[in-house]
Amino acid sequence: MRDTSQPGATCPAHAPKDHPAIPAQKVGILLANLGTPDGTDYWSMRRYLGEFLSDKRVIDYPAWKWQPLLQLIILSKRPFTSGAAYRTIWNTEADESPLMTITKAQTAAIRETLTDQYGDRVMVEFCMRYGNPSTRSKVREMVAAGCTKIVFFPLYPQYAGATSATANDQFFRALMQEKWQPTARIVDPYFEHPAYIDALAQSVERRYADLETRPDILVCSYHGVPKRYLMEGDPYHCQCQKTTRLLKERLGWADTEITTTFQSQFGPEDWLRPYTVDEVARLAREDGKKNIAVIAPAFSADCIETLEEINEEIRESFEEAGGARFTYVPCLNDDPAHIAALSTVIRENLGGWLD
Ligand SMILES: C=CC1=C(C)c2cc3[nH]c(cc4nc(cc5[nH]c(cc1n2)c(C)c5CCC(=O)O)C(CCC(=O)O)=C4C)c(C)c3C=C
Ligand SMILES: [Fe+2]
Ligand SMILES: [Fe+2]
Repeated sequence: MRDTSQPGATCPAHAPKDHPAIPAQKVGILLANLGTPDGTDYWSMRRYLGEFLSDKRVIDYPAWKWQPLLQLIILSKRPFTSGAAYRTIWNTEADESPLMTITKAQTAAIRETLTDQYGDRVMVEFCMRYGNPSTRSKVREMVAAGCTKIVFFPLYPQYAGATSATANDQFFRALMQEKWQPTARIVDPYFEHPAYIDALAQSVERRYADLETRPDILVCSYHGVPKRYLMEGDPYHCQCQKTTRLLKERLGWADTEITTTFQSQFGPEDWLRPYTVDEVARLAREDGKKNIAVIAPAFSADCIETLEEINEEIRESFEEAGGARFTYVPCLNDDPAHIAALSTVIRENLGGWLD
């Protein structure tokens, strides 16, 4: 009997001329990040923010209440203010946002690492939850290229409904469109993975080694979510606290040398506290911490929230409160230790698939 599982083989039940050749079977590694606008103009920003802020996993108000407010008020103003903020950090050479540039670099580096080990049996791509390239288009591309198995990897170290879960939802929706659905695995949050903690610690040590005077405290600023989400069971807050503790332990520091804060609150609800923007001012004014460093462990890549919010707005709040030295520790981006950590997490999720 002919073995039809071989690449290029045809099934004996069909005349060979009618039968498409079976492509080589591959494992797809699909990295996922949040998404970013295609441009900084009003309509690009409106499209991006409209899709993002209409997601029930991000803002869970009933549509009849939220959509009129979103469409008529928020989306008539925010595309201008956010567009202006994006213009201050835009990668003008490539005409794309830093999040896009960095995600491309991370994907290329992980692809190189994994193809060195597995050859063309793996296919590594990235997709975005909002905007381009869409999750659907990348799942389609992987299936068409012969991926019968996919490892889906949301690039958020800490799980949040507003990020990891909605990325997974979109992946499941994409799978639902496939006639011959690949087998799928979802990578767990990696907030406590030793390789991730080690990459964070190395980045702090490297940054500190460049400084004339050691900062009084390292502020770990995580993206916030409404406090209600925590009360309803979202593990994000606890995972952030644990990342900070493990980082502190890995660095061998005292409790007083590191702290956890939350940034980017949006709308009228109470969000996770303390708010970074207030806490850095309080540290300068009340605790006499005039020399601080800030790191953003929830972001796998620098983006508007780090380059503009932390390095511009939050820095300004600290300096206005009397702070003297503000050091931003960049995200892990395509740092080799980060690429090695992410590749390790992927390998752990390939168990049995490429043996
Ligand atoms: C309105 C509610 C929001 C929640 C909840 C939220 C959670 C959340 N977001 C990230 C990571 C990123 N957010 C980014 C941008 C961004 N986030 C919100 C709102 C919420 N985020 C808005 C409106 C925006 C757009 C920018 C702006 O208008 O202020 C980005 C950056 C994208 C980029 O292009 O650079 C990231 C990354 C996490 C990790 C998180 C919860 C854990
Ligand atoms: Fe956000
Ligand atoms: Fe907690």
